[in-house]
Amino acid sequence: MTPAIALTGVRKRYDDFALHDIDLTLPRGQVMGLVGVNGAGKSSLLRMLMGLVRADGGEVEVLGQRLPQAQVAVKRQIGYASDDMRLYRGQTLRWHMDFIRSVYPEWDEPYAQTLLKRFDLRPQQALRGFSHGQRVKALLLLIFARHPRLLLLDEPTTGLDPVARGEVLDAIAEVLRDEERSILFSSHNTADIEQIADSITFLHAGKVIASRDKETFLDNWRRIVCRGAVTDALRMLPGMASIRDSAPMVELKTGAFDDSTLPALQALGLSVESEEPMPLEDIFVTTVRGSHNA
Ligand SMILES: Nc1ncnc2c1ncn2[C@@H]1O[C@H](COP(=O)(O)OP(=O)(O)OP(=O)(O)O)[C@@H](O)[C@H]1O
Repeated sequence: MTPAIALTGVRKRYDDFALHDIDLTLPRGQVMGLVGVNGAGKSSLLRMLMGLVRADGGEVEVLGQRLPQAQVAVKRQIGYASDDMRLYRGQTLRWHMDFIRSVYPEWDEPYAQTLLKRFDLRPQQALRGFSHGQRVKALLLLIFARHPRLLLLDEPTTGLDPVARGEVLDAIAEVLRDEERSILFSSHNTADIEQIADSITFLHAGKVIASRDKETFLDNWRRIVCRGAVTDALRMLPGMASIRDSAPMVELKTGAFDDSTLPALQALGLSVESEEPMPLEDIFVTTVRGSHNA
């Protein structure tokens, strides 16, 4: 089966920013979390997949079709949620629902009703009276109820309170029960990504600095506290991403942890006091710092 998204060597240059040689694959039926600091290029990448921005080079394939050639056909199968999508503030949510329903025969009214209840939205209320969280939920309802095959969600949980975030993440997880649907969503919030993503991509300064399935990411990273001295041989160990020397203790962060890591440290005269998995946020920050030093 062709992947939902396949990017090969994709480039885009603006005056003060560029996306560099992006290679990325999202298999169908999976959720990929795109993590990056402000200005990393997340929105630019999503806009490119939606056909709103044209790549300068490389190949962009969405749902098995090349962009920009197949743009019109592909766009109908994508649900895109971002700040770019403006709802009409003077119109009600019901008006928007009827509009989408008239354009998309796939519109699923019973599911829309379920989402209205779940998100606690009033369909007869004009959008101008909605809070930020209600607007985000209204936009997601309008997208989800037409069952797009690919969802591109640009920071769907930013600015939501914890309850609304939970509702939105549950709804995203539910969309995936149908195995044909795929989701690429960007967030600053690594906890959200950790919760629902199958794979994780870190984007920094327009480059993919890491992209792996979530389990591998979390399994490969460890924070290790040892007693002993920092040596060049220690710095050269594979995957060593951070070394903090607080003699006589040393704190290490490695992105290549496996059965050989602890014996290798012992062979260098270090005695391991503790070894623990790292939260995704710490992995992200350590990876970004490592990319600056590379
Ligand atoms: N049309 C454009 N013309 C010129 N520069 C642009 C354009 N679109 C985006 N950029 C630049 O590309 C860079 C990346 O922006 P982008 O919005 O993709 O980042 P982001 O990772 O989504 O950031 P944030 O988390 O703040 O939303 C920024 O420096 C931005 O100014």
